Amino acid sequence: MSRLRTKEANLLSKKSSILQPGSATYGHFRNSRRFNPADITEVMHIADKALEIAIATRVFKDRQGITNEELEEGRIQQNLRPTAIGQNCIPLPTCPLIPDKYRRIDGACNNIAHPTWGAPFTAYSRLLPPNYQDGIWSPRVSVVDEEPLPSPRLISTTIISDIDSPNHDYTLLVMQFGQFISHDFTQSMDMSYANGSAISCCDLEGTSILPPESTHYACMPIPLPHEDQFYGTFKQKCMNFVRSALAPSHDCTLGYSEQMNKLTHFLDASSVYGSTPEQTRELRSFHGGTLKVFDDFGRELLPLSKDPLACLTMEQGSACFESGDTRTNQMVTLVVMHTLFLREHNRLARSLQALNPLWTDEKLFLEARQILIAEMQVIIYKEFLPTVLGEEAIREFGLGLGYEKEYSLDYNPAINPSITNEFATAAFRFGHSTVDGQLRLYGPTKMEESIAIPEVMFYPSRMRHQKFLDEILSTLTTEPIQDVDPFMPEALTRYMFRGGNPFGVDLASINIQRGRDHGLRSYNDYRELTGLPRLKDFAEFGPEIAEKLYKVYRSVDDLDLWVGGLLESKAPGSLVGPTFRDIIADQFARLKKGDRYFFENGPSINPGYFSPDQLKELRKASISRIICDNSDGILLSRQAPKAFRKPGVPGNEFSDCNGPEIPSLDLSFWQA
Ligand code: HEM
Ligand SMILES: [Ca+2]
Repeated sequence: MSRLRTKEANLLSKKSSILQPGSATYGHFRNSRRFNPADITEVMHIADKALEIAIATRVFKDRQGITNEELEEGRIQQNLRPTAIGQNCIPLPTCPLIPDKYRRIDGACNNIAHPTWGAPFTAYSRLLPPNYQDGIWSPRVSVVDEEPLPSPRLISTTIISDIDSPNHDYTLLVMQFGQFISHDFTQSMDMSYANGSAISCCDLEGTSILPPESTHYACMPIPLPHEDQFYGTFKQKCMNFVRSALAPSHDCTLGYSEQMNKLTHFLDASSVYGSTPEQTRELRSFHGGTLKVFDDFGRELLPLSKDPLACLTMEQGSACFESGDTRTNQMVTLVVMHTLFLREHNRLARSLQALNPLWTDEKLFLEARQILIAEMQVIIYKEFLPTVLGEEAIREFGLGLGYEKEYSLDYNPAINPSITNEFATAAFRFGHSTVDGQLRLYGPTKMEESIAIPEVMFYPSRMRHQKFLDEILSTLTTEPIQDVDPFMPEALTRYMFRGGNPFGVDLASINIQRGRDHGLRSYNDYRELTGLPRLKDFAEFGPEIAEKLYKVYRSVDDLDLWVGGLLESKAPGSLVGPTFRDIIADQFARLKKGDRYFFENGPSINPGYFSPDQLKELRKASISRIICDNSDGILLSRQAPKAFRKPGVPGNEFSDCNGPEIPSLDLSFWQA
């Protein structure tokens, strides 16, 4: 460890080993990082401790002659707590004897027997043990000869192309809501220097990978092939990639490395409120239970960020926002989602105050938060998941909500709610294929503007135009989503986070590399886990795809999970193939059944249970209602009741926001 530290200190003195603001790859770093020194120190402190445990595991493995298989099977049951290195494990929170009425901001103490489950800065769980070359942290290698796997960029250019493939049954809102909720439950972070500087693994010009003596231990740069038709034009040979921060295992034992989730794993609107009490404090106004806003001539927007590096520019007239999640400014449509839910919180707080004038700021905040979380859970389980997974998966995995006033009996304290690595690092990234590279804005008769999305990445200033929020909401609720397939816009595979540069970074390459960084096994192992026969031949994906796959992969057992998942044909009634479907359904089952505070749980489970009358109201929540209640009402007064589905067709006609088709929740049941 001290050798690593000495080298790190040396690298810090070399300009080429530190990533400089301004490049596209800095945008990628910006994406995973909060520019708050306390936050960085906390993350890197825990990550360092986990790295020490990884090094201890290496020493122990060598001394005791432990095999990779033994590591994979988790057979070293060496409890570290009584040893010196035990201080490196996650400290156990002290939980009150009687559980809190409201879920804690940091998610801890939800499960009495496992109080760290679901808390931020803890490890992802896994569906299958990882595949690391050394059993501990080195990335997976080919099954053919233990040589490195093909370059992610070669896979990306061979398999992924930019073809328009709209799915007219669903709206683009499914994509944007999907990204928004993913920021509630998962954020891994690139490792950084202890002072928060970003690590660079390529030379300053991107024309070569840094030599080993100049390379940080967290580097895993993506080599760009000679013949790359795009990056070749710019003489680029290296795309920066820094490995994710690690976290100690929950059970405090030696073993393979686990990556850290920076957020509360639960569905608790932590993207609105933050995942730590400090973040929440920064976001609250401490008046009437509301959250802080930026009042832009009467329109409530998210509070402005004070961090000069959070967006591309902070010039006069621009805007850059703060919320409970650090990725908010990444896409302007994501800012729109955050704005809707911020406004919803404040709307609820004000309504509750009108009903209960004696309630304190604290009480109003907690009650509004509790209602908002429930609304979000209803929208996810009642509207979003049936769209993405199909009714069959909803039944099979028990994801359906109860009716009217009934409580759920699904809570099971043996279920670990933690986000699985396979879900965060591959399956839920299906969404990257659903992104449209253009945001088309329509006037009353014709399209008025088409915005290329790289123009609005980390540049959300349009939010300040009076009509923009309504315009973009109408785009999101009427434009079709892109289908889940091996197609992605060049906006994501060539130009992501380009800022003012001629080229950006490739999200497809990054997804593939991240899977290897996190030790995900090859696609076939998960296919088998979900009950499908192992793939014997790429021909099963059809001759055209098979030919491409054989060009890059030397064995079917090398195929990366994210790639294999995108290539599958859709499961019945689902937007995704069966492997992704099952990984996603499993995750949402954990988030429902392993969360004591899930809104449907009754008094025997949930100390903050809703009354039967309140439950009945909450179950009316819909994403259309959220839009109706929180848009600016300039252009939007009519809305299709099922906003994730094609609008203007029988059963989903445009309806008046004040009409019965889009029911409102009667908050009078919250009058004390
Ligand atoms: C404009 C749209 C989007 C952009 C620019 C974007 C960009 C990114 C980036 C840069 C990362 C980090 C990659 C890494 O370093 O490993 C990421 C991660 C991720 N994205 Fe997206 N994304 C978009 C939309 C979506 C959608 C629609 C979904 C799901 C429906 C989604 C789900 C995820 C998930 C689950 C992760 C992993 C987060 C983590 O665990 O750190 N993204 N995305
Ligand atoms: Ca959360």
